[in-house]
Parts: sequence; C-alpha cells; structure tokens
Amino acid sequence: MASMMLFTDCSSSSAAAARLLPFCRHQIPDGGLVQLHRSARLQFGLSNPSSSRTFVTYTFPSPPLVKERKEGLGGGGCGVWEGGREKSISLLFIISSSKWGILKWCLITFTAYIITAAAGVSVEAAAKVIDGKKVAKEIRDEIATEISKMKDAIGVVPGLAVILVGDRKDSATYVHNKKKACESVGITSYEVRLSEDSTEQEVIKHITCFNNDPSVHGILVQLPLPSHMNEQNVLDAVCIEKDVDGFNPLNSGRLAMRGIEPLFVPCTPKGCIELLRRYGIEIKGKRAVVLGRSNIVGRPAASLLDGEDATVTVVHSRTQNPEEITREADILIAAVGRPNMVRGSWIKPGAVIIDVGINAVEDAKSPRGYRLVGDVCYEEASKIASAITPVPGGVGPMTIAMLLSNTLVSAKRAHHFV
Ligand SMILES: Nc1nc2c(c(=O)[nH]1)N[C@@H](CN(C=O)c1ccc(C(=O)N[C@@H](CCC(=O)O)C(=O)O)cc1)CN2
Repeated sequence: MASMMLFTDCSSSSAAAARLLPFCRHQIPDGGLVQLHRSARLQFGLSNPSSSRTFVTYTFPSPPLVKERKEGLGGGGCGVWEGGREKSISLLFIISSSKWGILKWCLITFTAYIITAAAGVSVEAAAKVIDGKKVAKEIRDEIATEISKMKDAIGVVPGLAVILVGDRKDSATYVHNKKKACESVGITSYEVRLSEDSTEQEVIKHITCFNNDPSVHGILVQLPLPSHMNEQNVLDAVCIEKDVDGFNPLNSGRLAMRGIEPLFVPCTPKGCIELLRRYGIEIKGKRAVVLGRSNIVGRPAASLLDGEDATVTVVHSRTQNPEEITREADILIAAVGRPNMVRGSWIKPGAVIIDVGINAVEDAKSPRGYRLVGDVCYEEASKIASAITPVPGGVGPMTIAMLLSNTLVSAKRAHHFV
C-alpha cells in the first residue's frame, strides 16, 4: 500500500510572510480508517488567536477510496476557527485515485499555501503534543512486566518507603498517587506520615530505620518539608543505595561530573529526557536552554542534557536578556514555577518545549476553582514550537513513572538481578 510523507519548508520565520511549518505526516494505512489531519492554520494578521477568526486548511486521504485500497488519494479542506473553537469545516476538493494522485495532492496543497502567502497571511502549525500520560503508562506496563519476571525468578518484589511530613494537600495527593502507582506495578509501598511540628530528628530516625530494612529498596521524603527543618540534613540521611529521588549530594555530585554515573537520577529531569528519547527527538549537538536552577529539576536537567552532548545554557532570575537567550534554544526545559512566563516571542520556531511547571491559577469556571498551567504559555508556544508537553499530562506523570523505574533498578541492583 502506498505510503507518503509530506513536509514543507520551515525556514522562514517572519510573521508577516507565510511561514511554512512541517506538515503533518500523511500515511495511507492499509485499508484502515483514516484520521483527519489538521495540517496548518492560516491566520490573518497578528491578532490574538483566541479572539481571531482563523482559516485552517486540511489535507487528508479520502476514506472511501482508501477502503478500495487505491493509491494516490487525497483531499483538501478549509475550516473556520473563531474564539479558539472550530466553527465549520468545508470540503474543497477530493482527488480521486490515479497514477498521479499523490502528485496532484501535493500540487493542490502547495498551491493553497502559495495563495495564502500571496494574500499576506501567516501560516502556523500546531506543535506535536508530547503525551507524558501515555508514555508514563507504557513505562508502568514495562516495569510491571519486569517486576513479575523478577518475582518469578528470585521471589523478590521491590519496596518503596515514602515519608510525608505536614499537611500540604498537594504533597498528600502526590504521595497518594505514588502509592497507587506502586500498587499498579507490583511494588510494595511503605508510608510514614508525620505531623507538621515533628522534628528533623524524628524524620531522620524513620529514614535510618528504612535504610536498615532489606525489604525497602527505595526511600523518599516528600518535598517540601516544613520550614523549621533543614532539608539538606534530612536528604543526607538517605543512604545512596536507596536514594531513588537522587537528591543525596553524592548522587547529585556524581551526576554533575563527567564520566561518572550516579546511582540514581532525579525523577523529573530523568522523565524530561525520557520523553525526548521516546519521541525520537535528537539532543546531541542541539542548543538547550534550561530555565531555573533548582537542585530538584534545573541543575540535574542541565547536567543530563550536557551528558547527552547538547550545548546547555541555564537561565535564572538574575540572567540578563532571558528572552533573547531562550529564543536560541532548540530544546527548552522550563522549570521556574511561574505561570505562563514563557511567551510565544521567547520561542525559536520549531523548538521542542518541555514544560515542568505545574502552577495553579484561579479559574472560577473550573469545579476546583483553579486550573493547572505550565511555565510556558501553551496557547502561544504550541503555534511556534514543533513539539510541546502539556500541563497537566506532560512531565508530571513521568515523575512518578521514573520513581518506579528507579525503585526497580535499586531492587535489581541489591539482589544482583539482571
Ligand atoms: N521527594 C520529592 N518531592 C517532590 C518531587 C519529587 O520528585 N520528589 N516532585 C514534586 C512533586 N511530585 C512528586 O513528588 C509530582 C508533581 C506532579 C505530578 C503530576 O503527575 N502532576 C499532574 C497534575 C496533578 C494534578 O492534577 O494535581 C500532571 O502534571 O499531569 C506528579 C508528581 C515536588 N516534590
């Protein structure tokens, strides 16, 4: 069966001129159902997309003809978007099957773009969505399979101990989700909950106990800790062999060094790299910018990107011209905790955006009274980037998947199981 990939040039970035970003890939499947692809958005002027009227072109193989297993099928259409919603779609043409079908399809589609360009409109494409929820599920399935093999072979299942101090609702939710994720893959979880006014010594006492328990292969202390505690003292107490969060300074130090491997890599940055890997996004030789320099995300993310041979710049609160530097990034990891800080104008056309921020913003329309947004203005960025993680459903689920992965690695290492 014929299969066709169609790409347009994405070299021009002038907003006034037509910008031809990558077309979606069209593959004529083997007689199966064909999905409609929104190939590009043709937007008049430079007005706010959520309030403007937008024309969208579509190209797609024609389903009835595909069923007949004929080659060279295609079509084109036009849709009208208003206020961020699709209002109508009208079919303009369908190319019937013929020897020259594919060629005709290309010609008509390119002609549509040229007409659009001549009319002085800008052409925008929607970025590919990097689906962290889906990838996290795939990883959990892989982990479950490995755990079941390990149990069958040596009768051992991994164990994860979680310590939660205080009454933060978000922390309680994350701990609950970690426990559920453990159950789903066959990891035994142990939980200690301590009151807000507990002492550092009490927390360390529990850590020591888990350090000495052979059925526990991973220990994590949910962060942030209450402000009266010294976080570093607590994290130092987790023995490096069970430090599945990778926050012990010995693991962080090893990660920062060239040619030396840490025992564990912190879960969120590891999840970012895994998303890039699973989506086939090349890192080597690319310019990467990391926004934020926290010990949990920014610093380890920069080390990991550097380890993958990217050229890395870290942008932080004291950086001059952050926008200009960010605009150089082929790969952008944003981890600053400031809602929608990165606007469309900060992004290089075709860049890959990994948004680590999870920020609650008031939203009277939402049943919770708030909604979650990232550090990147998704609405704007998704029109300029080539791929982007959503919030929620992007990096967040990967954090937990990587925790499960680290716990499995730890158990395998402890029992010399390969
Ligand atoms: N000891 C640690 N503490 C903290 C870590 C960590 O890795 N280790 N990271 C964050 C919190 N965190 C895990 O602990 C975490 C945050 C968010 C998500 C997640 O899946 N988010 C969802 C949205 C969830 C929602 O609706 O509220 C998403 O982004 O889709 C998982 C884990 C700080 N503390």
